[in-house]
Amino acid sequence: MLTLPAPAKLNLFLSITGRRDDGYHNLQTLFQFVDYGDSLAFSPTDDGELILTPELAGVLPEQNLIIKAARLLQELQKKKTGATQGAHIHLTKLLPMGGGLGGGSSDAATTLVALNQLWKLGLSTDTLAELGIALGADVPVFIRGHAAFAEGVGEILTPACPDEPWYLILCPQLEVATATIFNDPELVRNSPALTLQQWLETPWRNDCEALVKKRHPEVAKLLSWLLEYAPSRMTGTGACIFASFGSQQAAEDVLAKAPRGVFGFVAKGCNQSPLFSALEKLKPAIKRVPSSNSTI
Ligand SMILES: C[C@](O)(CO)[C@H](O)COP(=O)(O)OP(=O)(O)OC[C@H]1O[C@@H](n2ccc(N)nc2=O)[C@H](O)[C@@H]1O
Ligand SMILES: Nc1ncnc2c1ncn2[C@@H]1O[C@H](COP(=O)(O)OP(=O)(O)OP(=O)(O)O)[C@@H](O)[C@H]1O
Repeated sequence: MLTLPAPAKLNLFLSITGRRDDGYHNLQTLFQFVDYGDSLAFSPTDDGELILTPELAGVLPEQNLIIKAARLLQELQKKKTGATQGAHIHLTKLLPMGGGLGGGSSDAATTLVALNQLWKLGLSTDTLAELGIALGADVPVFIRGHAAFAEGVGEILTPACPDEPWYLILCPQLEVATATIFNDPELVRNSPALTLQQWLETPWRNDCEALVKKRHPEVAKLLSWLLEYAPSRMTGTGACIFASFGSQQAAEDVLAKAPRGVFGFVAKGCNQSPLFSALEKLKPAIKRVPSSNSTI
């Protein structure tokens, strides 16, 4: 059995620079991982069956990004060898869904990386990232495993090394559907594209934040509360918000005062994904197939 983390990501800034003909949006964002997230345990089988436990409330197994990721690999394997392997996958879900923390994408990425190893498929990181983009715009960064400045729909990645502070992440009790925010007529979608250097000299913001606050007053209220303690922003299309602190204790102190009923956690920013830190600890048992470039 192989147990691996599927960490959360934060969008340290998020700017929407245009809408493409296929309806997707071009954006610029700085992705960083945190050392908190879901965990997946994989046991390979020879019978071709994929079994995921427990089921996620409200998500049919065939719609679960974990099963979708595994099926993509099975299709490739079938084409290559005519055979398919299976797996029992146990998911420990800690990340709220629809929170902007990328939990579904991270689960999918961990599945691609883990089953590539366990089924001995030998696919490169580039190939896994290409497969991943079909599952979600956020999957490639989780496959590559390094903090990155992202452009395009999120797949053109330039590795970056932002500070790695302690974060307090607060999650209002609501799910924000990413597609609903991107389809909202009031979304700001004409921000100028900047270079990473320009971003480093510009105050960071999230272009979805004003709209999400307007549509979901609970997010506006919690953000006003957190802003009393530290500069704070929303991640992705929400609903979660975050603030950075110089120490774990400082972040814990604010969490202890959080309004009742709000789920929150303190986590360390990581420029290397905890998924790859875990894989490195398993070396030499497991080796990562090197990538040739950083696009997708
Ligand atoms: C907003 C971010 O969280 C920033 O990291 C991501 O770009 C969202 O990535 P994701 O959740 O993996 O999103 P996907 O599952 O690919 O897309 C969900 C829906 O969001 C919209 N979408 C998503 C990404 C993007 N660059 N433009 C879009 O317009 C599309 O309507 C799409 O149908
Ligand atoms: N393994 C999974 N974990 C979470 N959600 C999943 C999973 N598989 C499918 N989904 C579907 O994906 C939707 C978005 O889930 P997710 O937790 O990734 O949202 P998010 O954190 O807002 O993502 P992002 O920041 O990438 O927009 C869920 O509402 C759910 O219907």
